[in-house]
Amino acid sequence: MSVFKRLTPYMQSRKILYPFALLFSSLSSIAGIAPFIYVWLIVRELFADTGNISYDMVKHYALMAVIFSVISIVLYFSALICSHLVAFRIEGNIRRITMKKLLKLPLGFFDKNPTGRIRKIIDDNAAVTHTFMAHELPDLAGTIVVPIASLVLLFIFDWRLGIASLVPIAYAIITLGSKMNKSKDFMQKYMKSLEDMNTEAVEYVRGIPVVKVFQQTIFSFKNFYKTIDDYHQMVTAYSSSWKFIMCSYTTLINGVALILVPTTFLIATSSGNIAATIVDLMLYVLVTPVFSQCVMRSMYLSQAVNQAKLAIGSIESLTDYPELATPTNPQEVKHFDIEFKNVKFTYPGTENEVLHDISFKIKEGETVALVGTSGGGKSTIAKLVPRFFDANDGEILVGGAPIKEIPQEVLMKNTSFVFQNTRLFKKSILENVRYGTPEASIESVNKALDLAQCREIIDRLPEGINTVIGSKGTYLSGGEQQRIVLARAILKNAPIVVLDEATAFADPENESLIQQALQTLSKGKTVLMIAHRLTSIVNADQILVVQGGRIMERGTHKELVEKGGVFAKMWQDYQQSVSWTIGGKNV
Ligand SMILES: Nc1ncnc2c1ncn2[C@@H]1O[C@H](COP(=O)(O)OP(=O)(O)OP(=O)(O)O)[C@@H](O)[C@H]1O
Repeated sequence: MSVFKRLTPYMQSRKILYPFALLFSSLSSIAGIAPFIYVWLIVRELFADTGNISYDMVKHYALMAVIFSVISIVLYFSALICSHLVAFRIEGNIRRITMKKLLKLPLGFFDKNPTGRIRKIIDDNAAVTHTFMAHELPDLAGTIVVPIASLVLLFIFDWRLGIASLVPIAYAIITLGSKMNKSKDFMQKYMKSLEDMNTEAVEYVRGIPVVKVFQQTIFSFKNFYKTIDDYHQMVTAYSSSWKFIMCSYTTLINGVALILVPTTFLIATSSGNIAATIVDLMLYVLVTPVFSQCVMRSMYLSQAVNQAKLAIGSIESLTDYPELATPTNPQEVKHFDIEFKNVKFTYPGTENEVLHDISFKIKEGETVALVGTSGGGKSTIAKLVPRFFDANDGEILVGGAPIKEIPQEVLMKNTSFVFQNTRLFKKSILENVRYGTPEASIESVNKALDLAQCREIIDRLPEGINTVIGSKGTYLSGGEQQRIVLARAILKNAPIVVLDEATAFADPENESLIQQALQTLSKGKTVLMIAHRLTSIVNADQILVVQGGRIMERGTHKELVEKGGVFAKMWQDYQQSVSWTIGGKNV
């Protein structure tokens, strides 16, 4: 489908303006040729061998040249106004529609697509479509109309000079056209290469502290270096392949007189009318460059069309991304048990199943802890409860209802999540804590902050709970941020709590405060938690040992230790690690 057609739905009522933009642009281009003809008429009047120069005619031609120039400019501005009105509507709609879509996408989409990438998809591509629709497409109309008009003109006066003036253009069409055809996929490779370089650049900046700490050199970033090198190689090879074609074409275009002058000489000597033929030559010298430039521009425009195609393709990859299935038979949540029944799961776009036949049940008010080796599938299990993704097979039930049949807002209202990468907004602490519960009173926010052991953080901040995080040098440590996030969850007071590595950032002092906050948050709730510090789950109602996407063991802490299996070994290792000493001191 053409880019234009794919962009039409974003134009809405302004669609009607676009034909006008094309019409005005074409008329402007035609009017733009007229001044050249009038200049040529002036030359003819002055130099033709009639012996009778009419200065009134010269003035008239000059005036007409000015009038047509003004008409051309006015028409071009009108075309730009129309195309801009359409382009702004498209750009605005792309941003609006994609933003709306983001709200409907499964949370798992954001796991795979970091904010920088999403911003690039929306911002950069919306800007590309704007430039294309506002500037490049109207110009395309001109670049089609002008060559046709000039061609007619060039052949009307003298077909022999017409043919001579077309030599460079014919060369351009044949060589540039076939070259463009061959390099069709270059733009795609170019954009991909830019994207790779951007991604690696972000990794590079992120990794600088690690490089410094381990005293590595910049060459540690082989991938970044490689993407720059690949980009360099590709662009250099591409530019070099154009060298000969562009040099010869530019020489021919600028040296069109080298072809026209001998042709004129031949015509003049055979016709005997030297003065008239030389005056005709002037028209060709004036009009041929206009024609050639248009052909040249249309070549560049084909690249713009490719770029616009890629931009709209990238936007469509977002707008077409499958949304979470909405309930076909919405069900109420009657209680807050969570149950996994033979759940299997493979991440979208991958082939390896990461969860195989997972089944367990958490009764309302109980705590189930997930432990196990890294990469075993604990976070994936936790992410399926709030529907970051939907299971491929099996069923997940909350309060007896399949989660796919629970309206998303009901599921969200009844569940709090504290994940390891939960972010705080660059807003005041009050707004951050009140985020999920905007109607909460300041008193209840303060109470939640107290319960989450945040009072000493608030007391130290210049404007208390109204302090904007990240402003005026107000930065919070990872553990402190975790406590604010916990205050948000405590205030929300949802009956189901999902915790993933809630103490991952914490130092010992923060950890004990976080543990107290967690106890408050979990009291009386149905809790699914992942904790790497095994002491924090000693009292869990059930511990599931997850390895290789399967539940290897299950039971209470006491049962599992007595069983002497995987968990007992983990517990033993954990206890040893916490009792390590250096020089007789506990660490
Ligand atoms: N977004 C993703 N896309 C594809 N595969 C993923 C994604 N996230 C995780 N995985 C894969 O799924 C498997 C389980 O990962 P998961 O994060 O659930 O393990 P985990 O037990 O929580 O590990 P850790 O304790 O290190 O956080 C791993 O093999 C991981 O590589």
